[in-house]
Amino acid sequence: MANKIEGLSFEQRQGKQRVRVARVWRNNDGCHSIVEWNVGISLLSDCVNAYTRGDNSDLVTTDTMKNTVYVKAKECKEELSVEEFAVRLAKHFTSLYQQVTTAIVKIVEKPWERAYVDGQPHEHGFKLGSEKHTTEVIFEKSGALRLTSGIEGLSLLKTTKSGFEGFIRDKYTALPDTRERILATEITASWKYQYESIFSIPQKPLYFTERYLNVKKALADTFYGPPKEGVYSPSVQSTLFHMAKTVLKGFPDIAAVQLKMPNIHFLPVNLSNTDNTIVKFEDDVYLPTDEPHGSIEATLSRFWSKM
Ligand SMILES: O=c1[nH]c(=O)c2[nH]c(=O)[nH]c2[nH]1
Repeated sequence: MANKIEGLSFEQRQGKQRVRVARVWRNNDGCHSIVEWNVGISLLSDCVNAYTRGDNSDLVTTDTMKNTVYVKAKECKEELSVEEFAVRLAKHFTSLYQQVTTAIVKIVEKPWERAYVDGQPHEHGFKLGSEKHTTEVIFEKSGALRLTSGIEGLSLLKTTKSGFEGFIRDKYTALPDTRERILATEITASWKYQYESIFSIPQKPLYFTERYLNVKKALADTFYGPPKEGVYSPSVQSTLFHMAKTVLKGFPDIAAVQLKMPNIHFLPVNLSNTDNTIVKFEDDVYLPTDEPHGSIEATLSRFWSKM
């Protein structure tokens, strides 16, 4: 929202970032659950006088925003998805404060997973997993909603059924064609739900948590292919496209999906001195590198939707 001030255009927002909160639910059966969230809040509001006149009377303090995270976490009497919590927060800011026109809430969930002891789920023991569940909610006073979920740091690798050949070859090209290499990536994914108002959001408890787990599974299953024979990948680009298509085909309430898939190279190791070969590469010894890495990103959307 731009304001016109003294013939100039002015845009502003304020919020609180990196508000960390953990919430434990102690169920009657003795089983506990926990979530740990890192919350970022950004409010668009009519408070230009704070900038231009030193008049703070329209400001929601960022300290209040931080406190609100703890109040709302306290109010959640039942376990809920990170998306649902973000929606509740965003709704709170736009409905309580006349000045606030839009709330943008981003949350990263730390992957605490239930521990298993002797094959049994532990009632109150947890272990940190790897990839993180993320969400972004943009909620307007009018009721308009944009809901995005995602995954950060999903590291996948396969030791075969990957190649890269037939690319542009010129005097700068050193890369040989191959039909046998390791394919490794650390995926950042985000997907936009089609829900455009809070009234259209499914009310089923933990709906978005289940969706997150299913999207993650669909991405990984498509990357690997079936357990015995796998599936051949002619490029990261092709695998990325298949993964994105699987998400849109499998989940009708997802309108668009963005995938960032760095190509993390595993270089063949060949070592020799002037007399001898020390190590001859036979698809067995690799040098893993993350610097430099290929960067391959794409967004696939249904026709009517944007990310
Ligand atoms: O799957 C790949 N895509 C590329 O665009 C690329 N570029 C490169 O050097 N190796 C690869 N691999």
